[in-house]
Amino acid sequence: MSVTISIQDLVKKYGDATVIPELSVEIKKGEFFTLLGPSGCGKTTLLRMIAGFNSIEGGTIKFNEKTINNVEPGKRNIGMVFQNYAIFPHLSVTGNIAFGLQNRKLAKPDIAAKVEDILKVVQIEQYKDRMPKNLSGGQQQRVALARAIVIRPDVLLMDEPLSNLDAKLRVDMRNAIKELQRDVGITTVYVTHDQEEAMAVSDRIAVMKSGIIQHLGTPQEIYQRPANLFVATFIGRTNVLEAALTSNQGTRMLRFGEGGYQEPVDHLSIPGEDANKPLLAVKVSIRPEEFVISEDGTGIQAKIVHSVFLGQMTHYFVSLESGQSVEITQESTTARPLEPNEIIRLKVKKDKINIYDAHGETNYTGSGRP
Ligand SMILES: Nc1ncnc2c1ncn2[C@@H]1O[C@H](COP(=O)(O)OP(=O)(O)OP(=O)(O)O)[C@@H](O)[C@H]1O
Repeated sequence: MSVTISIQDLVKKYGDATVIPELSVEIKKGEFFTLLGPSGCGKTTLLRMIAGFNSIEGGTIKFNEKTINNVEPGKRNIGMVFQNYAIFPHLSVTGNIAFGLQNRKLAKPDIAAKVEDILKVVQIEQYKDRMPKNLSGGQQQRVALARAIVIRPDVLLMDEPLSNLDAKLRVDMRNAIKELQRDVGITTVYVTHDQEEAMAVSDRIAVMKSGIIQHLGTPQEIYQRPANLFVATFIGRTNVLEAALTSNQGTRMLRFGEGGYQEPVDHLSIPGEDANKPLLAVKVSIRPEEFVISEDGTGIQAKIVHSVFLGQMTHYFVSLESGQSVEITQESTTARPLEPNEIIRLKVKKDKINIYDAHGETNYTGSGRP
């Protein structure tokens, strides 16, 4: 059975240091939920609190209606997968997977049937009699995964399970994990600092900084409408430009530089906007693909520094008039790529870019703040 995890006002302290201040979130039944953030933001700490390996200094964690703050880890019915596999070196693949079932005192034929089933699900049937030392990293991680889910846990917790694998295997394994999770439907909490991995596997992502959820949303929401500038720069690549919002005969304009390129922007929502103060400094997050090379001689002036041809797309590194370096991507064409020192003009895809207050804390373009 899969459960809803309700976390309310959760506090974690190590001595006097508060690592998680009053965090609240509800993880839905059957959801693939990812904690994503830079090193030290508290992802593992939160995961360990759900597992029962860390003390709780305030608030509650519930599995469905049941508060589990004081339930021992062994009684929470969770499966866990870590980055270092943690499978038993002295047991075969079958022995490793059967271990949890034997502990639960299931009958032998029952254990054999369940192990057989799960070996198929994670696609390691042919290695069932091998010892761990004779398996590759990816195969060992499949054993760890099988061992975690064979007990039919209510919750599956995974902490950077792919970080010891090489790049290709990471992609293969993340697809396998996602497929498996979808099939078995266990509420899953996944920790990673790899934003691409998070986007590929998650139903929803909580982006954390300093123990605080900065943005909670689907991969698409987080990429397209990041709640603040931290999230915008942490997820994917982006360029941050200074600009101003001005008013031109009742139309709100986004203007880059004094007397420079401007675009009408009528889709913004600006809390506490002061109509008497028509000029507002903003920060604009523009992803490389949100620039358009202008054909009509208007736009922000820029000089090509160098280009990288990547097949379908070409990356250009350009220098703006202000001296700022900016990265843009354009679909490759059969025409020659732009050469270093060529002068171009850039416009922005105004419905896609994100416009923030001067501190980068509020997204005027709309956001999915928790
Ligand atoms: N046992 C501990 N005692 C004191 N401080 C700790 C302890 N464990 C973690 N911390 C601190 O708590 C903060 C959060 O650590 P945590 O391991 O949860 O971060 P993380 O986001 O998982 O980072 P990483 O991606 O590097 O694993 C860090 O500042 C860390 O130094």
